[in-house]
Amino acid sequence: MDSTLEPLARSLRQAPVVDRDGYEYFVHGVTDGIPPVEPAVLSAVADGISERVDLEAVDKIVAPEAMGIHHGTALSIATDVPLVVVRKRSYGFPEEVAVHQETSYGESELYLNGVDAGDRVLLVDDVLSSGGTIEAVCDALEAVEAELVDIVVVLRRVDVDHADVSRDVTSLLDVRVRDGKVEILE
Ligand SMILES: O=P(O)(O)OC[C@H]1O[C@H](OP(=O)(O)OP(=O)(O)O)[C@H](O)[C@@H]1O
Ligand SMILES: Nc1ncnc2[nH]cnc12
Repeated sequence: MDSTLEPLARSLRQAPVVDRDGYEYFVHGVTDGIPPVEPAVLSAVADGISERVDLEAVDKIVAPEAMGIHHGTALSIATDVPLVVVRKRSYGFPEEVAVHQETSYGESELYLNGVDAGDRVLLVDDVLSSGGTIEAVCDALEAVEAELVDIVVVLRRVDVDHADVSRDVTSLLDVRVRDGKVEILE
């Protein structure tokens, strides 16, 4: 593992795991905003993403509400690339694209505004679980004819089936829940 990600890995191993209708959901600053996330961890995430993507080839960072926002923000500040947030609220703009998001434990509508045809986009999120969120946002980006350069998540859950994810997704860490604890795959 990249040594700059060690503090993230350490804190993940201590994350509480709660039951969400049968889904083992870990609670961590990266994925939930609580417990408090250390600035050094946010910086390490932004650096880790920057190292894996050619940001020169990116016009806009796109991050879904809510837990993609702090990672997209840290990355935007570090790279000077503008940030677009995919919202769970409609603005009614004529160019708005609505897609349906289904996660491992819930569903919602997502609304994309602010991405234009030909924009080169980096999609960033906190965690890949079922992949429903990534798929929905990719569909929206396709609808506006954006160019998807890369998809990066901080954490990929390897203990949840995301066989339906049709795109390559890069993760900083691969994780699973075992015996009520988060394990990091090396
Ligand atoms: O791979 P999936 O099964 O789609 O799960 C991953 C998504 O689930 C969470 O979002 P959620 O919409 O639950 O809420 P939040 O970000 O608003 O907390 C998380 O932030 C990811 O976006
Ligand atoms: N906070 C979280 N913990 C575990 N799995 C998740 N999937 C989406 N959000 C998650």
